[in-house]
Amino acid sequence: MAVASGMPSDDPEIRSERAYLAAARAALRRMHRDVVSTETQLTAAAEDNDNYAERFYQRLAREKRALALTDLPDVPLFFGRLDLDPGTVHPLDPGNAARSDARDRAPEAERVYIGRRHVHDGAGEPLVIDWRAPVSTAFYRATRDDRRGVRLRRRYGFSGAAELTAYEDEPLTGDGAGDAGAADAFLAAEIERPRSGPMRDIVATIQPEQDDLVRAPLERTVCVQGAPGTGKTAVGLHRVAYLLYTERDRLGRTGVAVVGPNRSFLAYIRRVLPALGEVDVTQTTVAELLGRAPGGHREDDPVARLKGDGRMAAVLHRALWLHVTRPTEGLVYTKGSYRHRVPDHEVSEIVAALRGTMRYGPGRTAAAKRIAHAVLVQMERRGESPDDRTHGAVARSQPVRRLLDRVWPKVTPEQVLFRLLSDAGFLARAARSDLTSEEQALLLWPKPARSWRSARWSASDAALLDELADLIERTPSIGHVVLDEAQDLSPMQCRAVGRRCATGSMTVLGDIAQATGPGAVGEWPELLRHLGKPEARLEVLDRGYRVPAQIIDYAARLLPEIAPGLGAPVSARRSPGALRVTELPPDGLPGAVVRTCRECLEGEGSVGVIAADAGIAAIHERLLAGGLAARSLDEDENALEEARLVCVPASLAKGLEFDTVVLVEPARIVAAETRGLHRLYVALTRAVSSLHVLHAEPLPTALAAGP
Ligand SMILES: Nc1ncnc2c1ncn2[C@@H]1O[C@H](COP(=O)(O)OP(=O)(O)OP(=O)(O)O)[C@@H](O)[C@H]1O
Repeated sequence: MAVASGMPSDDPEIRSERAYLAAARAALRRMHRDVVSTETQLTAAAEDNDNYAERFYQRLAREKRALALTDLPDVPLFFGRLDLDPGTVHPLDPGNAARSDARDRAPEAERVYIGRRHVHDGAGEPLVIDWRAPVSTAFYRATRDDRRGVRLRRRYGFSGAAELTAYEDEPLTGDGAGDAGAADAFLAAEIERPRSGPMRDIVATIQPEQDDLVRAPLERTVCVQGAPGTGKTAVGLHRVAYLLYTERDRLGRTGVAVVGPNRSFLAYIRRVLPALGEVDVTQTTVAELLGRAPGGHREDDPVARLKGDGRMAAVLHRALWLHVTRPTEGLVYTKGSYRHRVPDHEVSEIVAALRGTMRYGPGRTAAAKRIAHAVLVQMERRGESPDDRTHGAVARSQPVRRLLDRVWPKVTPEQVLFRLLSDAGFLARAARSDLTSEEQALLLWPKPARSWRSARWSASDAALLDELADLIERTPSIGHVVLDEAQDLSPMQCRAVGRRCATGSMTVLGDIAQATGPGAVGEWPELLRHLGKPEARLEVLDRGYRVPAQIIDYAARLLPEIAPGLGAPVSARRSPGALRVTELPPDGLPGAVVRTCRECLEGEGSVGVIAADAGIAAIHERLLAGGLAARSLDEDENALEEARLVCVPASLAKGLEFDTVVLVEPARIVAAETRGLHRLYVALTRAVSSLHVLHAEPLPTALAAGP
């Protein structure tokens, strides 16, 4: 059966399927109208109503429901159909079965259409079943050996405007029926559909090994090691949608976040969840999640690596608690003509008993209460009967606050870190034997700012500040975090992300071979330990969907050097002429880049020009001068959405993909940073159809032997 290849529109089967699609669309419009029209109008009078807040949240919830029911004109409403054995969905009424048998007619197969959301007709009968519903699992998992009640699986092909143009049947019963190759052809057609704009969902073609991860229960933290293009990001996003469907109440209260490496990556994936009907998921970067935007200070790799090291946790812990000191004098609390005294040794005992038993901030509050209690005991001895109000007033009184400012001072994370990075003596006391003297020297700022207020913090400082903030006050935890490109995080960044779902679970996605962060952990068990999820199950995805075999084999030549423990990925497809490597004289390179891009633009789909960060602006200018409408991701995170030809600095290429990639001067990418070969591996694995490598300088040894 043809695959999405425009069957004649007078084909009766196509006509009937189109009519069904039109009916489903009309039903969705009606569902949307119903939600909108039942909206409670908030009038001025309602402002005074006690229930205002409640009604406000009801309206918000309704608006979200309405948004989720909006028909996206370019997204097909269903993508598959299952014809099932009778009784698979609705249990057979024995009476009916007997009657139909009596009429000597086999009971009719049940039929369900599978789509991105549930659609029902006016009487509540389902027209389209959500892909996340239990009955839809068979669409992804049924095989001839394990039919799960499926007689026939039908997949649909659509035009760019979501018009149904074709279908392909895969019968799972009968002799010789079922063309296994048809499913693969369908998958290949889906992958090779030219890209324009941001990432698409893969809901019509989720593969069994991916489905297993998507539908893993919420309680389980899943960690996926996957070669480039094996669908990790896709799996993570579909898992969010699945969990929100099955655990909406729980996650609605506790929240879900998708954490990606940078803004351009988030811009690239931002359409997937809305297309799956989920409009309410936080998508953020690690820096944003920490809520402390780095102040633009860049530091050398060895410093960043040390600041990211897990040993810093103990150093910070000590640095904070060094602020709690032994009292040299006690408390004198005057009330009327009486002076109540709490001697220094008693304050000392109170502080010692609390120190380290709870977080720093609540510890100070508890110390104030206990000191106040000691004052109240004296009041009682004098025959007074102080109550809770007196207790609170004493705890908040100036003498108690002054005493605590000396022995348990209020501090901010910035004050503590500033002191640690600018005061060698203090650092030595906090570091003890955890850091060598050379390491301590490396940590100290060569020219400290005048005060913590004017300090400029780096990205690795942000994780240290976050650690301190959590030692002072507990960080709230959310229900589930999907952490993409996790391989790049330092131990301290892992701790920062992990504490945000300390009581929730995670989906951790990444590829050790693509680890480019200077302090990257380098192996999963340790990384999971730093995330606080040592029990997570490690799963491996090695079937690559994005990159054709010729390209992945070429890139995999770097693996023995960059990730010796990892097996080579296997590509799900080959693509003729996928790889071209061209050596040029140095003065011929810029012209060749323009010519190659022009040639690529004659074909379909997106074109990404990837080069070392330092060279990307010059390439961009050259392309513009050559009359090509190129945009640079460096300057503009929406470039992917709005242009076919995009210049990509190598440091922003991670997670992205293009139909064609023009990779310029690999040696420069390698030379630009400590983990340059890892960065090159990332850049080499971004192409869906073809990769053109253009170089004047020698290629890294592993690639030099030719394609
Ligand atoms: N089952 C599938 N059906 C169709 N397309 C798929 C499927 N799985 C993955 N893809 C496609 O393969 C490409 C790569 O997917 P994705 O970006 O999720 O991979 P990744 O493992 O996160 O890659 P990287 O490690 O490079 O970030 C995407 O275009 C995605 O849509």
